[in-house]
Amino acid sequence: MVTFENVIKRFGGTGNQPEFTALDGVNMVAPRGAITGIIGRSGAGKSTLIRLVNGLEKTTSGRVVVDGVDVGDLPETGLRDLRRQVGMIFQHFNLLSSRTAFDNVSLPLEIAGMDRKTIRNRVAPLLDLVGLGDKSNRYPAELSGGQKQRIGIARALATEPKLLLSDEATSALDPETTQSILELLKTINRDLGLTVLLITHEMEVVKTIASQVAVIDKGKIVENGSTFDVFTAPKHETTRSLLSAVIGAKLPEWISADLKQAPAEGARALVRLVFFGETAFQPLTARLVAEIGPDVNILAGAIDEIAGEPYGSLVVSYPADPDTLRRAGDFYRQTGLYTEVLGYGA
Ligand SMILES: Nc1ncnc2c1ncn2[C@@H]1O[C@H](COP(=O)(O)OP(=O)(O)OP(=O)(O)O)[C@@H](O)[C@H]1O
Repeated sequence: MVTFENVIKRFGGTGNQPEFTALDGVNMVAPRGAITGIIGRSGAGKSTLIRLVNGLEKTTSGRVVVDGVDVGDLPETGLRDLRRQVGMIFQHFNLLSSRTAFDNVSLPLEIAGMDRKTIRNRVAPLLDLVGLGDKSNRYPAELSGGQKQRIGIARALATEPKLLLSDEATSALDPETTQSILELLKTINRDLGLTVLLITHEMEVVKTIASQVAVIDKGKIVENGSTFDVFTAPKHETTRSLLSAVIGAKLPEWISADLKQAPAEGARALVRLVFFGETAFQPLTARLVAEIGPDVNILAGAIDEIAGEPYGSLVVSYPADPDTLRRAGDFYRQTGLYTEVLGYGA
């Protein structure tokens, strides 16, 4: 388990360097055995947060606690032990080009002073686990991006860590390869019981594998909880905007460009509805028309999965007159549907 307690991290503030607050009072928990995603835009503070976990950075104030150990309290020898228990994978894989796949995976074990036989017995099954048992003598230049990341994952697992940190591990990969690496991370999490803390700017990654999510914006956690809850009922503007691309709420440009915050005479309300389970889809559209009136248009929609649970999203429009809005409001209250008024259009 990883706990962040009132973590503040400032850079600069010495000489002529201006002070900059990269993390501003972060409180969150990454539960043991879970995959927790931390998502935010570029510069939000994700890398800083993850670097505090393996002691590459120190907090300005507050604590980062890994399995009961305050990372900030550890002397250099303690940090070395901690880093053996914390594996890390990177966006650009960070493999040594002069070493074969086998020798890249064995490196942390050589550094730990293990003998060659023990190393061989440890590395071969790891290469099998990541599906590259037949590539052990290949150099990184001879491997695809996805294969390089598999080697990166095997290397991260070599010291049998309890925690795996993933820093944008799929950001340099195409969508198909991303999916296969995410599947591998899921398998490792399940089969080895490894706690995973991953940072990403891609909602799709969190949606696919993380059971918990924290949204970070300008150094603050603005929203966190189970991925399903946060994604189906986002409360913060940053979450909503990061989400719009992945949950079927993205409107065609010609509609979104003309959206107004308040209804003009004769305008239509554009509303996003969220519902759970595929079966809700059909009766919902019929009931919408029955309850709100016949002039309901469906503008966008999708049925998808979040952290393995089915979920649907529908963007509808209807006249923004007081009568229709009241009927719609009553209907949403009765059904408990999550709704979000996106704006008003012609
Ligand atoms: N060593 C440093 N000195 C000064 N400022 C820093 C340092 N490291 C990070 N920062 C600043 O802290 C902020 C957060 O950086 P961080 O790398 O954690 O963001 P991020 O969310 O990981 O972004 P990205 O997705 O672009 O990597 C940025 O504004 C960055 O410029």
